[in-house]
Amino acid sequence: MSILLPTNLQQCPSSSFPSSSPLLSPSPSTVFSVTVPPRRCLRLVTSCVASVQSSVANGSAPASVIVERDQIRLGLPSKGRMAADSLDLLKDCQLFVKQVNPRQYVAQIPQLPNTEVWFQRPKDIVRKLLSGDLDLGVVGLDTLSEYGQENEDLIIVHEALNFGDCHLSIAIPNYGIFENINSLKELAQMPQWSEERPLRVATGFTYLGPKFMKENGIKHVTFSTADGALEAAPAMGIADAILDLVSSGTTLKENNLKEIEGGVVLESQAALVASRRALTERKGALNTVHEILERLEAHLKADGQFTVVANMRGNSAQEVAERVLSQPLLSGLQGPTISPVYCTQDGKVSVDYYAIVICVPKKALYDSVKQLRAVGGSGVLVSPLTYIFDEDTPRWGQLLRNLKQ
Ligand SMILES: Nc1ncnc2c1ncn2[C@@H]1O[C@H](COP(=O)(O)OP(=O)(O)OP(=O)(O)O)[C@@H](O)[C@H]1O
Ligand SMILES: O=P(O)(O)OC[C@H]1O[C@H](OP(=O)(O)OP(=O)(O)O)[C@H](O)[C@@H]1O
Ligand SMILES: [Mg+2]
Repeated sequence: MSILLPTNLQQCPSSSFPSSSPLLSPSPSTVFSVTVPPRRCLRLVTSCVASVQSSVANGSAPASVIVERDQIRLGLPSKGRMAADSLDLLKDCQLFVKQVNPRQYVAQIPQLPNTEVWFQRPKDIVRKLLSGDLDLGVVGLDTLSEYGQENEDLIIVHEALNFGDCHLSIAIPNYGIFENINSLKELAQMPQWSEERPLRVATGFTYLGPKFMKENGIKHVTFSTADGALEAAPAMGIADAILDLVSSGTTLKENNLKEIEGGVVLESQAALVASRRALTERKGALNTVHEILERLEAHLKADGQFTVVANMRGNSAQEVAERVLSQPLLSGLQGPTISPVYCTQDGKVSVDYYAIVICVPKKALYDSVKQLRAVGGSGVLVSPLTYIFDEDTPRWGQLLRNLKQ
């Protein structure tokens, strides 16, 4: 998004982002100061913003009535980190997004004939959910919190899609006056910060940043924003600290920055989000979300598990079951499936072995195999699981309860 701010906004002396409007954020190229504001100044800024709202709506003015249309709209990230992973996840759920060309911003999912996919930048997905231009969307929880600003129309349908993992965290230099500072508390208590010389934080999270500082009682703080490469700001002398996303931690390390205890604002990964209004008022939206959710839950549950099959000598299924269940990792989803293995010897059919089938968490595979061997398991076969469809989908029940509130 690029919005040119009128000069009167850029000249607001000590300013804050409007506390409740995701409709307008500053031009990405504009670096300016934001502080947890005195009341008078907030009013000043709000009036600056009001003067541009009439000309820049960003497609997200909350509509008062729901606009009729036949198709349910699902927003997916158009590019960046989340784009390919979103498509891959849907593919793993047998939902194939037919996008003829990456520059085409609308696509179909043949398995969901009443649904169309719209590719948008993550922050615009949130804005368009709020405006009613999208019904469902896949975004990071960080983007949802920053641009959704706790709006009650936004419902998280699935909060853990298993990609886009990162956290939003404060980082400070690991040298100079910060060398021995290791927690938010210590940072806040540094004698350097005062009303005249506040702690300067560079961030792209201009809603969550001031909110977090306020919640943590940090008064003397100002914020500046930039498009990216925020990790350079402390070394350039522009900021004392940064508030940015971290996943591997490499960027912080390479720029001599460190995270501090108590400095994590939120943990994030990709989530499926819906507009409450769409789910309650748009025909077909609830059915679509139910189907997507069932597929997601079945796939994501299976994704963390292996099927393990082993043979075990024994006198009866009961006796084998007791041996298997004596091991903590071998209880499977509901319990092990144990079936007789029929062998012929001298023309006679007998049962000397039993086959055990269990699901084990991927992380516990090797320990499970060791436990199986310890109780006499042999010929262990391991294969990936594709789907686990439970009797019901727990998040579906949660969603229905949430919609009734
Ligand atoms: N290391 C990371 N850094 C930034 N984002 C990450 C990281 N790991 C996962 N993510 C997720 O990816 C999202 C960022 O994706 P991307 O960079 O494509 O978008 P963006 O920078 O927010 O959008 P735009 O380029 O339109 O401003 C984040 O909101 C977060 O949910
Ligand atoms: O912990 P890491 O794995 O190093 O990842 C964190 C970095 O990745 C993101 O930047 P991005 O690559 O989007 O570049 P940008 O800062 O220019 O937006 C984020 O803003 C951090 O700078
Ligand atoms: Mg980016």
